Amino acid sequence: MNKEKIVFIGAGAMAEAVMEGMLKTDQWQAQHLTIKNRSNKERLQELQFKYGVSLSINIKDTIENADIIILAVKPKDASEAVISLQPFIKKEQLIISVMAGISTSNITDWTKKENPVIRAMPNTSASIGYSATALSNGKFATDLHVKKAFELFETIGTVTHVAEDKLHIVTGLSGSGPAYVYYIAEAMQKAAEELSLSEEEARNLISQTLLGASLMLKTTAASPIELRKKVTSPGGTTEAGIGTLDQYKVQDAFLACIKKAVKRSEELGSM
Ligand SMILES: NC(=O)C1=CN([C@@H]2O[C@H](COP(=O)(O)OP(=O)(O)OC[C@H]3O[C@@H](n4cnc5c(N)ncnc54)[C@H](O)[C@@H]3O)[C@@H](O)[C@H]2O)C=CC1
Ligand SMILES: O=C(O)[C@@H]1CCC=N1
Repeated sequence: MNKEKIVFIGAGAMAEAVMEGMLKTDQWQAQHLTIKNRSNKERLQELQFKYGVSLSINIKDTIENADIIILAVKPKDASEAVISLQPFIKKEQLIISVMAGISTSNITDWTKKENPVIRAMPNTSASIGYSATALSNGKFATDLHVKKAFELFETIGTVTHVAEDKLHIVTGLSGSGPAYVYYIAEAMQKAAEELSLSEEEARNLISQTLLGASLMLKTTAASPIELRKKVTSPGGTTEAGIGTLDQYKVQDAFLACIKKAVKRSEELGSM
């Protein structure tokens, strides 16, 4: 059981996904988690009701008492949020940022202290313990801080350490990644319903197909191409279907999509 006091700055979708995933394990307790939003009392009360976490009444006390500060505001709100906390932050406090694009040195520039900063990029599957998180350490973070961040994010999925300059790629790939998969699911669902399967029949078949394919990737050594070839009988249905995807250049579209998302992460960091 972890006893560190954690405060989430920003109580949006990502903070909730991380919090929900943490509280589904027996390693964290709601009494150790506090949330702070810029406004929106209803949202804070909703999260308090759902998870039993505390609300920050006095930001000075909340920050001074925290062991770990998790920054989960939008990149555009990052500087204002950190600068407002700056007077209360102690230099030994671990700061974990899940914000797209924002560098660890941006954060210590705003705290004006040599805080250990870990920049992490989880995804929303954190809420059920299946995030693919990558993280890197800022220059004041030691191996112990990295270990602490690994322990935290390992409770909500897998964790990979990467060099900080690779985090833009991670953001465009696996940070945004669940949305690409939902986009495919959405297209499959539309097709199935247009072809007259019921919504429920389609959803069951699609979700299990995605889960099975994902587990094949995860649990076998076969590459995606090898796995695809096993499904594709010469002259069969898959070949006909994939041929159509190729006509529409869907793989090129994915390359362009991920490159655009990576570029956007870079832009968010330099705004
Ligand atoms: N949604 C996702 O799938 C992922 C999001 N992220 C990152 O997480 C961060 C948050 O994203 P979301 O949760 O999707 O956004 P969101 O818009 O749902 O939540 C952000 C929250 O921050 C609050 N906020 C803004 N300024 C504040 C301040 N000064 N002090 C305290 N709270 C403040 C807002 O009221 C809002 O509730 C972003 O930086 C994003 O790049 C990272 C990985 C995945
Ligand atoms: O769309 C975004 O900017 C955030 C970062 C990764 C996923 N969602």
